[in-house]
Amino acid sequence: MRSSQTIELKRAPALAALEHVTPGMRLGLGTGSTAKLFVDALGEKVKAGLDVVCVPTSLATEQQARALGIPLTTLDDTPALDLTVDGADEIDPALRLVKGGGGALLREKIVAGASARMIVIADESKRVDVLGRFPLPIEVVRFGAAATALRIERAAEHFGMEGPVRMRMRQTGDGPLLTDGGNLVYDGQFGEIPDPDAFGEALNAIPGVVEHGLFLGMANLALIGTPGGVEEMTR
Ligand SMILES: O=C[C@H](O)[C@H](O)[C@H](O)COP(=O)(O)O
Repeated sequence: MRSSQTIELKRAPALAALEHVTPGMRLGLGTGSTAKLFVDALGEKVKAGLDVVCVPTSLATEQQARALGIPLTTLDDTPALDLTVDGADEIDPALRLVKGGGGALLREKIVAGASARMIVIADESKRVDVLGRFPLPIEVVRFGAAATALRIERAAEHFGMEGPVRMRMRQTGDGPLLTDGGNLVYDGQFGEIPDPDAFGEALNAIPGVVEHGLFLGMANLALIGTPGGVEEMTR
């Protein structure tokens, strides 16, 4: 598929999500290439007079929103949001997600958790029957990271999953990627995750794991871009 076609499969759900935004809303703004298209479109609406206030999920989204003149706030000033719109790396039929391909999973999960509703926007390539094709991002504190990674591998083995847990490096090749919170990201190439709820809990129980990219029971609606139009998934 040509990249211009892929962008259109991302843009269509981003525009469809905008229809769920009403004046006065407090919004969470996601991170990644699909969320970026939503923020661009929101910026146009704000320019035309839409009154919203937004919490970005990353420094990159904050920079984009600021440049577009979108009014920003923080969760400290606005701890309860109406709606978060964000992308995903995988979506299963129960609207469980893998997120964090861009390293923003921690802020994304905090912001989505503070929101009454979460809408996921994605092209159809993100739809899977079982989570795990995309390596699972796990944010880890720097202290003792190798030991934490070992415990992550052991937890995966307990669930019958194998596969390396690799520290994510910067694309420029000069050292490990650091998140906006100053932590490392490990990507677990586990393959299919048979019980995402239990595995998520096991990961949360490991000291040194800050957060994992399994977003379970958080999304209310997914808008999926397909060549035939935007399809809706609900739970
Ligand atoms: O950390 C990044 C986020 O979870 C993104 O929302 C996710 O990786 C999807 O990004 P994209 O829309 O670029 O595929």
